[in-house]
Amino acid sequence: ESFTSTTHLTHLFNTEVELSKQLQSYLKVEYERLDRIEKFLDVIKDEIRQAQGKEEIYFGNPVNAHLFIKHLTVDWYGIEEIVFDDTSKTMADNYLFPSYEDYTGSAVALMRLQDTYKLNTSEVANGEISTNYKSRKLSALECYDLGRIAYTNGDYYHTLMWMQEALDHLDKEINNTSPSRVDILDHLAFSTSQQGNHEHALVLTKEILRIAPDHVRAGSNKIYYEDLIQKKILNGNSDSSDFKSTPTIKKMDNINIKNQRPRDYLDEREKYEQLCRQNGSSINTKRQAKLFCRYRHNNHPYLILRPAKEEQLLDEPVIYLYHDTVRDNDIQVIKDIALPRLQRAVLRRAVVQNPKTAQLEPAEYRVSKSAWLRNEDSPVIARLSRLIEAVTNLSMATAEDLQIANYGVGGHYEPHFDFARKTEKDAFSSFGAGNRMATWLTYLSDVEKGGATVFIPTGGHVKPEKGSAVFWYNLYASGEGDYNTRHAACPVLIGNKWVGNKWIHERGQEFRRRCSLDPMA
Ligand SMILES: O=C(O)CCC(=O)C(=O)O
Ligand SMILES: [Fe+2]
Repeated sequence: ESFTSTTHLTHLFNTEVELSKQLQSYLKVEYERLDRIEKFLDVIKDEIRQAQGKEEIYFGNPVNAHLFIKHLTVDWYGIEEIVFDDTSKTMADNYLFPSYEDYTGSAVALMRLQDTYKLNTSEVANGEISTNYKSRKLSALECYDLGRIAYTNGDYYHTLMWMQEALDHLDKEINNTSPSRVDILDHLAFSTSQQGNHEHALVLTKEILRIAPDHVRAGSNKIYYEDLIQKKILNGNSDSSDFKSTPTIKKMDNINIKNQRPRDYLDEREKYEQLCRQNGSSINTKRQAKLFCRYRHNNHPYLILRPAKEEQLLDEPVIYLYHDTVRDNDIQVIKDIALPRLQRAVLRRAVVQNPKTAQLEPAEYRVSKSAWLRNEDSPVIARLSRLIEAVTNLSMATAEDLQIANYGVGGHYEPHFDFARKTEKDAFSSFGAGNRMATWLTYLSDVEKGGATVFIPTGGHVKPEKGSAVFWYNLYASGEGDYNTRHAACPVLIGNKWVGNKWIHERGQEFRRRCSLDPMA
């Protein structure tokens, strides 16, 4: 028998040694694979534990909303690839997952909130933006990933903020999933040089070379930055003027670091965001003195026993706030009808021209989901129409259906008019009832932070209050549009915002609101 030959057994023994090595490395890879799955499972189990039963509060924090979407997209893509059995296929076939665009979109929304409400990156990253709607502290990798999204979008302003934050977190954590210091520094150096900080870029590049002396790109960048700095000294300091006038200055190694937000397509951005940050309208005492409250019944049977609580909020344009117009129970009925329709709705995206570059770029000028509700859908909706008619004295016969809009975190609607301009001839032709004469906007939720309705030209600021409604005329009695009605829905910082819009058209109002020949009356 050949197997009894000692020589042969010795030879076979080598096979066993090799087998042991192979199995060992197979096991190692397998353990690593299982370890990754287990770590991911721990993260999402923790998320479930935190959110379950209080989803509204949990997802009302933009950081939680972003991390959640991240788990179901990029993090899950990584796991999906290493789950061998049918689990991943079954999941993909039977469940709805968010898309990669949802992931980057939620990051962009987070950065928009940072800008609008002037939040420090560290406040956001350390879970300090709300005490009621808590979020945890982000890891260095999570900060780095946010920086990467900004970087990929060519947004060096936010790249700088988030890569700096990643670096700060890296110093405080010992973790085998941390990003490498060199990678962070590399992104930081590039983006800070793009913002015109060549001295800062040089300091960071030298730091890369200290850690990794053979880093090729850093080696050539060092020469490049030194050269730029030398030229700048020779030519006298000249600053790039592509930025807004108020710079963000940070000090580092005695270098002033500029990180200025680039201008975008919206000229009124600064005024708009300023109004969003305010607590109330910016009107002086003289204007304030003209405003008053009253009970309004218009001798209308609907209002005799329960007059509307009317508060004039603004003089120009005249805006009224009506308190307690819809009960909580009725609001729930409205939301229940709207919800399935909202789930099918898609987020709108628009393309606008950047005045600086003349380039068309995507602008998420309106981030909300909306659905239409007809009077026939529920007695609650029909009752709301009757209330509006009684309070405003306007005919609801030609009004549009009730539009329900739901804004999640970061959801907003940038400055716009509700009426159609002369150049938009066909805007509301399908209604056959003329232009949008007036707007009745009902708030169907409170909002913890942000989400105000602001009137940009004259400084109006309305804080959403569940059940209250605002009303204003978009057109003068002459039919001319009132440009002072330009308004916006500020981004929701914390919470969830629901509104119901009722647009009242010109036709049918001939005897209720008389025309005038004076274009401004
Ligand atoms: O949601 C808001 O506060 C304003 C909404 C609005 O202006 C609109 O839908 O036209
Ligand atoms: Fe509007």
